[in-house]
Amino acid sequence: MNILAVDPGSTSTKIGIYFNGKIYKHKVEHLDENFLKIKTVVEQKDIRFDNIKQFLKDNNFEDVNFDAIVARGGLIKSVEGGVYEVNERLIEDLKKGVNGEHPANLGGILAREFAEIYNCPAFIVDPPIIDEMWEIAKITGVNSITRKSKFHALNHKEVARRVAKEKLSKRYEDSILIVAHMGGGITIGLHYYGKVVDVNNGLDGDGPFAVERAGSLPVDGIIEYLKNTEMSLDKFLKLVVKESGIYSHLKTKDMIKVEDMVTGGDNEAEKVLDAFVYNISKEIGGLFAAAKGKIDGIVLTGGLANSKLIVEKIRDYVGFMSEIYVVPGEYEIEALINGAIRVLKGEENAKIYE
Ligand SMILES: Nc1ncnc2c1ncn2[C@@H]1O[C@H](COP(=O)(O)OP(=O)(O)OP(=O)(O)O)[C@@H](O)[C@H]1O
Ligand SMILES: CCCC(=O)O
Repeated sequence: MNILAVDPGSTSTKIGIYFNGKIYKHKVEHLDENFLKIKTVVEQKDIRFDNIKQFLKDNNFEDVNFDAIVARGGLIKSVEGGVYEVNERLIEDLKKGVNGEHPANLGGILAREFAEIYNCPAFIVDPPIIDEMWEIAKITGVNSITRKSKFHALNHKEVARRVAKEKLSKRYEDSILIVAHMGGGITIGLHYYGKVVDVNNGLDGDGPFAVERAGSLPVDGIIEYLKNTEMSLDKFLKLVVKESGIYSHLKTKDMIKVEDMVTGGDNEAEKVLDAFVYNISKEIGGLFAAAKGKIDGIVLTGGLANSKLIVEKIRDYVGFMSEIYVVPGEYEIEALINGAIRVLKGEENAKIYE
């Protein structure tokens, strides 16, 4: 069984090949000025397509008979978790970005193009828009405004499954875990017997502030800011997603640099980092209450889980609640490949996106 996995992120395209029972992984960084100048995600497609083709060619995978192409899904309509076949309707919604713009919207589109070349099916797995939230968690104080489920679903689910199996010797479906994915964005969710029943929307101003995201903001502050700057709503939304958080205070998105600033005695950096950790811990605490204090563990994952300083500061706040499992980085490529294998082996049916 041979599988090509494609995982487009904001600053990179991750590629995975499952061949002869082994996984080969590669990351193409998109940090050059010209790439960053490209205005829309859809306009990045050809560059990312060429990068994947080049990788296949350079590593002698070009002539492999792929059985499936699998990709990270994007901001389509809300769906339940699982593996979805890439169909016309899915492609249309990814192109339109019906629930917002995100690099993951290119996943299904690229998968379909490679599936045409290799004459095999294309799938997406656990898109960031999967919605398993409790009704109660969606209700806000304004009748027509509801909370939405937009999060790092792919990594959340894979890491939670691994912790349940390897550390708790339980099935994911029998466990209660709080998972904090801490990367460029931060999403913290309560995994309750196999469903993510409450989670902050990592994109649109909800939850703790992140490396580049604003998180929840006070409404009066937003109104005053918009009045003072006369900024358009579109521009404001971009600011909230790409140019806020740690970046807004310290002008870097590199947390290794922030740590260096803190250890070098920069008081401002230390204050901001402490606020960062405080907000993450408060979000975990909120979900601990939502689970009525009965959890099997807290899982810290994403790039920032590599940081001993951040992990220890979070532990100081929430360590009393339960065991903390640290799973640095992400398992998105593995999650994609495992999803495709389950379908190809007939262990799971691919769902149809409608
Ligand atoms: N050892 C480390 N110590 C501190 N910070 C680290 C370390 N390794 C990575 N980081 C930080 O992690 C962040 C990137 O995390 P990650 O790679 O998970 O983000 P991403 O994939 O771009 O975004 P997302 O996870 O939201 O999709 C950067 O700020 C990076 O500096
Ligand atoms: C909505 C997908 C996760 C994120 O980037 O915050």
